[in-house]
This record gives sequence, structure tokens and C-alpha cells, in this order.
Amino acid sequence: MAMVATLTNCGAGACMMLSQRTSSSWLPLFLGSRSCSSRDVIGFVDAGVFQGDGRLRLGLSWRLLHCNQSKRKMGALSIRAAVFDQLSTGLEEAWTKLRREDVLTRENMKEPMRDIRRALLEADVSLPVVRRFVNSVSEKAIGTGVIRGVKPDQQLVKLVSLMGGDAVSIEFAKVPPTVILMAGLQGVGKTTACGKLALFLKKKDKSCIMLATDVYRPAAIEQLVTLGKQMEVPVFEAGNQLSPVEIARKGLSEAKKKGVDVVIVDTAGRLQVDKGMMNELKQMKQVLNPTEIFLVVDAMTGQEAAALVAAFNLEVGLTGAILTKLDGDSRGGAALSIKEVSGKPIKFIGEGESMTALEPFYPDRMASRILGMGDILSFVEKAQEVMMQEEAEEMQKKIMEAKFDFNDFLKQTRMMARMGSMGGMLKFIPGMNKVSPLQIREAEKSLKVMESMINSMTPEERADPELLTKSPSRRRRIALGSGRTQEQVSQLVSQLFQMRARMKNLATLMQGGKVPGLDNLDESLRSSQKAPPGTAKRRRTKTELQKLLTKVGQGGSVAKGFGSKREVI
Ligand SMILES: Nc1nc2c(ncn2[C@@H]2O[C@H](COP(=O)(O)OP(=O)(O)OP(=O)(O)O)[C@@H](O)[C@H]2O)c(=O)[nH]1
Repeated sequence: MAMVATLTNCGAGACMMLSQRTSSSWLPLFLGSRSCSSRDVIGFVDAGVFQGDGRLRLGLSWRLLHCNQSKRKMGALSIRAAVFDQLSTGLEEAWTKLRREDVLTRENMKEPMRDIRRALLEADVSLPVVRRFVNSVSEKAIGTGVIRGVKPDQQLVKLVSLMGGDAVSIEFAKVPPTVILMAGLQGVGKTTACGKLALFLKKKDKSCIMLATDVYRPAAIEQLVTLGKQMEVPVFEAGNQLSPVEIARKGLSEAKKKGVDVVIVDTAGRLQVDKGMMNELKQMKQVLNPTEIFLVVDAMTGQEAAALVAAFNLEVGLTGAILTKLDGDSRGGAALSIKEVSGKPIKFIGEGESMTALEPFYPDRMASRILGMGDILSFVEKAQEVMMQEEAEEMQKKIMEAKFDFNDFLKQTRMMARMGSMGGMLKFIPGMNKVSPLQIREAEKSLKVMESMINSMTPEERADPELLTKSPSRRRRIALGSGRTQEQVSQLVSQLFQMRARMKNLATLMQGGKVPGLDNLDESLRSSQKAPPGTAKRRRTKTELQKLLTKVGQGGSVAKGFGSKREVI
């Protein structure tokens, strides 16, 4: 029994519906559905090819599907940084509530914004930041209409990603050297960040020198020298015989002599912000006239980091922050607070002890990471896809009007091909490992056989399959052109008509109409759904219902003419 996966665009993410199919293998050609929200039950029509009784058959399935808005997405590898899991979960709960709304109002925003507020506070985002964020997002979001296909919560998601603005890169001095002064409390990762930054800049063909001005912690100079050797970046140090300010002055003149592009100044850390520390930094700033002053903060300090950035900025004036140790189990509050509180951007993030574990900070990526890596991207992608939905709905209309022709079929098979090999795609779909590679290969082969015959048709024949029913010579020509037998061509054309007939019957059923021969199926289905066990009048057995549906499926009650069993050509 092959499992069948049908991919449908389900609003916020691709949902997969798996259904059992008796045929040996079914290759769904996703032909049409409409995006649904979590509460929707949709009628879903798809057609595909399957190997039935040893023959290649075009199939059709119509199901009432309960579209669960699951986060499972085919192929969307959602890698969420552990560091934001808690925050992500909280925010996702808020999105779930918002998704049900078409337009955001003060009323329907209340509860989700309360969830977002709670999630941010639990993630250790500073309270003023949370208050300002919630208010600003609410004001901006309320009243937003639904951009065609993009639900307000997706806009809200974009607002969050805008929260950090654009990435801000290093500013270089007009006249080299560019001086970067690194400040921060003890143990936050300043010295390590100096090494990482030097390597980052070296990779950008910038020559660097590091100044070891931390004369208070003996190992600090040794640590910087070691890092310098590791990355072949020169280090200027004068032991602890000179004051930090003097070392800075000498180091800078050395750099100018050597025509170095960038000077990175490592400074001493303190256990807390103190007057002495601040005065020393101010004196170094006067001597060095740095282009950048980065405060190195530890992500683990959460909202404390924001307060620190604000304090340093007031005293010394900062140009940005480097957020280190994001690979730890920080809750992400620092990343969301710094910009909002200090107005200064995070320029880099450190995610490990290795020298390569430093990358520029991209607020939008951080937002998508916080909200579940990939969800934001797929939300926005879905918005684009939803635009394509019209095309799918156009196709579905043709299906329902039984005007589905070989051009449509080709369009669908090519779309499937664009999505990657069926085998490659199915492996992303949970539970699809039940479909054996042999079945997948068979189905893909069948599809190729069909495509070869369709490609041998003229555009008129594809658009008007009736031409093929009246002319054995046309069928012969297609068989010769595609290297298939005439019987295969006849089988393909016959199946297309049978599929049209089934669709016509199903369309009637979906529109609440009566399909000859099925007049009491509807009532049986309803009663079987409504009546409590044992009270319903004798209902058709499952087999009888299935027989009836099969009869419909084989177009048993369709008008006479081409395509019915009797007229296999
Ligand atoms: N996991 C992790 N560890 C880091 C990161 N950055 C630095 N560390 C570690 O944090 C510790 C302190 O790093 P340092 O660079 O010595 O800190 P510092 O601010 O220079 O410390 P002081 O010189 O005492 O002021 C070291 O063990 C580093 O390996 C990071 O991004 N992730």
C-alpha cells in the first residue's frame, strides 16, 4: 500500500497530507487546492499517475482534508538556534492566535501581544524595551489590512524583523589606520573578540595590528600575543611597564609607521563599571581618536547587556556592540535589548571560542532565528507562492469544468520537476520513507513515458484531446514520434477522458449536486457521520460505498461516448 504525499500550500506553511492508496505507486501532480487556515477543512483535488494493475494510469483523488497548520515543511530545514528556543516558542504561540484574524484590531491584538510581552520578558529582554516594542508593534500593526495573501501576523513578523533595522558594518577611517577600541567587563570575551576581529578583517585583505593595553591581568598580554601568532597578526605590547594610555600612543605610531590598515586595541576588563575604568578609556579615546568603539557584551547577561551599553555610551560614547557567547544558553534578551536601549547597533556576534566564530550581525536573520529559523522566510516565500495560487486555482477551475488538457498536465509535471526529483522531495516528508525507492522510480518512469508522448503531440492536439480520439493516424504518429506503442498512446488519451469524467462527477458532488448512481451516497455519508453508533438505519457498508465511489471514479455514470470502458481505443 503506497503512502501518498500531497503537498498543499497551507497558508503559513506547507502541510503534507498523507493518504493511503491502493495502487502500487502514485505520483501526485499537485493540481489545485486553496490555502487553508488551521480550521479549514478543504476539498482537495489532485491528479497524478500511478501504476495500477500493471498499467500506467492517470488517477484522480478528491479528499476532504483537515488542514493542520503544522510546522512540518517539506524541505524547509528548520534549524532553530537553541539559544532562542524559549523565546521562539512564546512568540509562536502569539502568532498562532493572530493567524486566525484577517485584520488586526486593538481587541484581537490584546491577547497575542500579552503573549509576546511575556515571551520577551522571559527571554530576559529589558522591560523598557518590551514596553516600547509591544506598543510600537501594536500601533503599527493595528488596522493593517490583509495584503493579498499575506496575513497580518506575517506583517507583524516582518515588523519584528525590522526591529533591528539593517545590518551595520564596520566604518573605516578616511585616512588609515582605522582604530577600533574594544571595551567591556572582565571575562566577556574582549581579547578573544580582538583575535576574531583581526582574522575577519584579514580575510577582507585588511592588514591589522593588535595593541595589548591590559596591564592589569598578567595573562591578558600573553593571551593576545598567542592569538596574534595563531593568526599571524602582529601584536604591539610593552609588558606592564607602561600605562595603557602610553602603550596605546606608542602602538598607534608604530602602526602608522608600518602603514597598517586597522589597529585593534584590547583594553582591561573590570568586574563592574567604575570611574577609574571610564577615565582610562576616555584618555585612550583622546590619544587614539578611534573610528569605532565597540563594547563587548556577553549574551548570557541578558538585559543587563543593554544597561551596560547605555552606561558606556553615556560615559565614553560607543559606535556599536559585539555580542559574544551566543552559542551559550542565553535567552536572547540581550540581542533584542541593546539596539532599543542604547540606540547603538550590534555589529558582530560571537558564537564560540574559535577565531572563526565571529560574524556580522543581521537583525532580520536574528529575528527569523528567534521566531523559528525558516518560518519567517517561508512565510514571506508563501506570500509569493500565494500569488501563484491564482494560477493553481485557475487550474483547479479547469479541472472542475473537466477542461483539463495535456498542456495542463505538462505544466504540472514540469512544476514537479522544478521542485526537485520526487525521490529527493519525498525524503523530506515525514513518514514518506514507506514509499520504496522502486515505487518512486516506477512512478517517475511512468511520468517520463507520459511526457514523451505528450511532447510528440502538436499544440492543437494537446489543447484539444478530442482530435486524438477521432484519428488513429494521429495516434500512430505520436506513438512513432515518442517511441511508444499505439496502445500506450490510446491508453493515455483514454485515461485523460476518464479523469475528466471523474472530475466532472466530483465537482458535482462538491457543489452539493447529485451524481447519477450516487443519489443516496451523500445521505449515507451524512448519516454515518451523524448517527450515534448502533442507531443509524442500515447504512451502506464501507465496501458498498467504495464500490459506488469507484463507479463514479470510473466515470461509470458519465455520458456515453469516448472514454467509457466500452470504447477503449
Ligand atoms: N562559548 C564561547 N566562549 C567564548 C566566546 N568568546 C570568548 N569566550 C571565552 O570566554 C572566556 C573569556 O574570554 P576573554 O577573551 O579572555 O575575555 P576578556 O573579556 O578578554 O577577559 P578579561 O581579559 O579578563 O577582561 C575565554 O575562555 C574565551 O574562550 C564565545 O563567543 N563563545
